[in-house]
Amino acid sequence: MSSDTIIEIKEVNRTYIDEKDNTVEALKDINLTIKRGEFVSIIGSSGCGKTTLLRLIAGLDVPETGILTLDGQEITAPDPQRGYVVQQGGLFPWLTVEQNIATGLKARHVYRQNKAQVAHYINLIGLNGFEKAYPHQISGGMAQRVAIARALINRPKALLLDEPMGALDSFTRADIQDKLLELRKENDATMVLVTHDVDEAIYLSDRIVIMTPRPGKISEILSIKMSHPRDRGGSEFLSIRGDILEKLHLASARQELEYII
Ligand SMILES: Nc1ncnc2c1ncn2[C@@H]1O[C@H](COP(=O)(O)OP(=O)(O)OP(=O)(O)O)[C@@H](O)[C@H]1O
Repeated sequence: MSSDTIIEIKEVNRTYIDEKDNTVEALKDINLTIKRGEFVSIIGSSGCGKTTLLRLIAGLDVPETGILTLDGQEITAPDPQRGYVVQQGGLFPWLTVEQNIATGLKARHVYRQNKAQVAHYINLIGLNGFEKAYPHQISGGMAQRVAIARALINRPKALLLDEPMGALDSFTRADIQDKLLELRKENDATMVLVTHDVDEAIYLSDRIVIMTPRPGKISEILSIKMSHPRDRGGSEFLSIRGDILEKLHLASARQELEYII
């Protein structure tokens, strides 16, 4: 393993049995190496195994065969080294913004010596003045920023994001996307994002992993070389978008054909 590598996924397979007793190959022969500090997005149609893959990296599930490692150590259970943020961030409704962010530290019993970090992260996500607000008193976009800060306060080696902007309007989405890029610089964290949004993937990523379903496989990995900030309306951006949409379309057409045959 090169010292550049942080996450290694080797020959990973995961099947489920559905409610009709059919075997679902959620992930088949997945191989992926993620570099330290890299921003990788995973895209693909519904059911292609994106969340299954992210949950395996988080340690919330284990593969049937194959192995996943973080810095050479096998991933077998959740760990604050791998922060995990989901679509509806799962804030504790009975805790304020600052208390929610502090839970990351409290869970590791390091709150007292790191108390000042809470204010630092509130500042970083731009929620000064909302420290004492409860989740029902802030917007969905603010709540997602709190969820991201709660994961980042543990200074995770990797931040795993399962459609954290999925339920937000496009304006708030764009705002959080920029925040993520800032936080990435500040924290040096590797980020792995599951998204349905091709533009979001191009705007943020160093590489985009395209997956196809039945069985869930990696069909292609694209490197995005554009410098930041990326112009969403620029010709290079639009050309990459066209290319990805065509690949997704082709992948799903091929898969439908295999299904019929
Ligand atoms: N716990 C489970 N039990 C049975 N089948 C499951 C389970 N979890 C996932 N699956 C199946 O595995 C496949 C991959 O699911 P997964 O949620 O990883 O896909 P996804 O790409 O994240 O989908 P979406 O974009 O809709 O969230 C799907 O066919 C799904 O129905």
